[in-house]
Amino acid sequence: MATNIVWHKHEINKTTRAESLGQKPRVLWLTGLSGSGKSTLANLLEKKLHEQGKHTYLLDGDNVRHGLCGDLGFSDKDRVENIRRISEVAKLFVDSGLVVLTAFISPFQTDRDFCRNLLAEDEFIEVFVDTPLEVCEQRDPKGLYKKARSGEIKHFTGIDSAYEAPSSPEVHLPYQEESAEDTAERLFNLLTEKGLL
Ligand SMILES: Nc1ncnc2c1ncn2[C@@H]1O[C@H](COP(=O)(O)OS(=O)(=O)O)[C@@H](OP(=O)(O)O)[C@H]1O
Ligand SMILES: Nc1ncnc2c1ncn2[C@@H]1O[C@H](COP(=O)(O)OP(=O)(O)O)[C@@H](O)[C@H]1O
Repeated sequence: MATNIVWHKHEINKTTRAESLGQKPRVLWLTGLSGSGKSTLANLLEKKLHEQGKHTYLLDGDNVRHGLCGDLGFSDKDRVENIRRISEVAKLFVDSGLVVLTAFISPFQTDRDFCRNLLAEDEFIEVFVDTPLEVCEQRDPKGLYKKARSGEIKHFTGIDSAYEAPSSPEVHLPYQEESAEDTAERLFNLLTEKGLL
């Protein structure tokens, strides 16, 4: 733990940066099982926001685990540390004025709340991509459920590692059999109706 450190207050801050970008910075935090559609939907949503002239950044589970969190595995302890680091990065990006999208399983409510509590009240938008395990397992885009069922992968979310569904997300996206583009449109409309974009 570092001691004797003092916070510097800079004249160019979140407010001035957000004003010059002409947008309200925030985090759209997608949570759900592996294969629920987080990455696909976050990517499509970011494209829509980009087309609207929004300045965005997408933090994605697999990508972040190649670098910033490359030293972490999938024990509960490592998942907590994974989400802690990502939350701090998301906070910095919000401070820089961006609309941040995140696509992490983020299985624990306390960790999602950790990020919520780092930010101002209306800056954290929890989106529950509520795709049932059976559908995720059927999709199995990376073949990981098959490996988890055969015991090749241990501590796999939904199989032998817990997933705590959000208790009161800002947006609940229930599963419907439709294309990813249609689901992204549904998500975009829900966020718009609720005045969250
Ligand atoms: N044991 C285990 N459990 C869950 N997921 C696993 C595991 N091993 C590897 N993977 C792959 O890692 C991706 C999840 O990383 P996350 O950083 O989102 O996980 S977490 O939020 O820390 O729980 C996850 O990506 P998504 O499928 O995009 O969710 C998997 O591809
Ligand atoms: N309606 C839908 N919404 C999102 N993904 C869908 C949908 N229908 C099929 N898929 C497919 O399901 C898979 C979801 O994988 P992915 O986006 O990587 O999920 P996650 O990031 O949650 O693990 C992709 O292969 C995607 O094409």
